[in-house]
Amino acid sequence: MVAAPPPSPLVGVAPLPLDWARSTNLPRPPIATTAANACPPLHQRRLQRGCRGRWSRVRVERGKFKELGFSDSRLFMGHCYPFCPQPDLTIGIRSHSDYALMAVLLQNQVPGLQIKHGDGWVDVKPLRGGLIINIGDSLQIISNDEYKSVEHRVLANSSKEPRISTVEFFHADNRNGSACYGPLLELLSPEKPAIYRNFTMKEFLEIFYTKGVHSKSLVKELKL
Ligand SMILES: O=C(O)CCC(=O)C(=O)O
Ligand SMILES: [Fe+2]
Repeated sequence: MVAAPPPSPLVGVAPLPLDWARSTNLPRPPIATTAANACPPLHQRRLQRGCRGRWSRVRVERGKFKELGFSDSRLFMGHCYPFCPQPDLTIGIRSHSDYALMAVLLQNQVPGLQIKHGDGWVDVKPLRGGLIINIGDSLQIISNDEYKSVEHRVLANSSKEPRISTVEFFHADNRNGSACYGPLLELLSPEKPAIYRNFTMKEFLEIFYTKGVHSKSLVKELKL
């Protein structure tokens, strides 16, 4: 039996199934210092190009995601995975997909992040200054499955050095509003009917907080 890591005053805002990790929401830094902007200008341009290309694949007009409010609200989280003496008996963060539209992740040199591929897990090897862009459940739903949110997890850290990561989530701001989200109408056709029902952000977050975060629970819940 492995004892839990020592208690910490840091409390995460989301019901992430935290195991051998300490997580907190961090004060949102000015846009110029966030992960996406902290990388060298060349990488920033590549990131912008990459994102533009990706959005254009779902054939929605430019600025659509901004109009929907999906870039207004950002949540900035920090995770620390302390050394775990018996990493095979526990996990850093259990398998989940992010509820946001997209998440930008920056990790230090200590490995542990894995993404699900088929029935297996693939290591995401740390690359100095590299940013990991995760597609979240919101994008899977509004793109009507053109994009699939990625299931990922973090192994318990067997290295003496702590594993540190920061994640910036881009999601809709309309937490209490009645604005309805769902598969974008311009992506639907008789051949491609909606796979998901419409939802308000309030409802989305209620599901998130009651079901918890594990293995694409939000996507499953909103499927027609
Ligand atoms: O620490 C990591 O690399 C992943 C964190 C994560 O998956 C999350 O905050 O949703
Ligand atoms: Fe995540």
